[in-house]
Amino acid sequence: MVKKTSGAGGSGSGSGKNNSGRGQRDLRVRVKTARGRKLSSTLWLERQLNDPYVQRAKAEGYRGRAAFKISEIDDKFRFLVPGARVVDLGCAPGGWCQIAARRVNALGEKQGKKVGSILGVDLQEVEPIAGCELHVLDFLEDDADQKVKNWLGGQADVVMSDMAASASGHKQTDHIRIMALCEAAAYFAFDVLSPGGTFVAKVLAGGAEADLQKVLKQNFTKVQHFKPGASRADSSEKFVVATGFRGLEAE
Ligand SMILES: C[S@@+](CC[C@H](N)C(=O)[O-])C[C@H]1O[C@@H](n2cnc3c(N)ncnc32)[C@H](O)[C@@H]1O
Repeated sequence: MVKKTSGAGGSGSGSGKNNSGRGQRDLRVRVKTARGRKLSSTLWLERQLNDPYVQRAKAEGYRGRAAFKISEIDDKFRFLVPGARVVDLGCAPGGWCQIAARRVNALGEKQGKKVGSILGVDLQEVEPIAGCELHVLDFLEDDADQKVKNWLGGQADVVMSDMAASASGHKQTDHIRIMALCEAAAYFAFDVLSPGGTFVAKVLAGGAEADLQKVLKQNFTKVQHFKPGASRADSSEKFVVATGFRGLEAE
């Protein structure tokens, strides 16, 4: 079902030295269509198998390519600092938590600083991750903020969300759903963050983005957008990073 192709004119010798345009080897993995599998699934599988970030995640032991998104975001904005208290909303399968644990706990231990707390919640169960506390929780539940503060033992320094609603296939509907989740995550962050805290969330460019931007600007000193290299270029996904939470007195 899966084969590596050697494109037209490829030598097939395995030397990989043929760089002359016409004869360049095409090493993409091709997936043959199979009875019972939709074309969209075949294309998705082919894209996964050829995605360098998917391959890197596998090689480096991360649970998904999303790990590289948060590491790029943090390389730029520096909020996963040793000792931080971090809440990861919609954390399954756990790539973001793995990066947070590495930066907040492991580095902290090495530097002899206080080890932080990483709390991941998701609708689905998540396999254990060293240095993280994981709970099955719908963050939209009425008392979810209180539960999170109890588990964390207080307020958080960072609330981050890579949440996505299940895709309907209808572009506008998906846009509205993901932005609604993002807005709810922002209000959740207002209840959970300590003053000075950071909110990071996946957004989709387009219509409903302006409302979120407005509410974030009222509650944080700085609101920026960033599209990491690990985010697919053909997706309208990007990340909002709001820093310097003003605290509840801003309301
Ligand atoms: C794209 S995945 C997150 C990937 C994750 N950042 C990682 O690195 O592995 C989105 C997750 O959001 C979760 N999610 C969606 N709605 C949620 C809700 N209301 N409460 C908690 N989790 C939710 C989904 O179950 C899904 O696992």
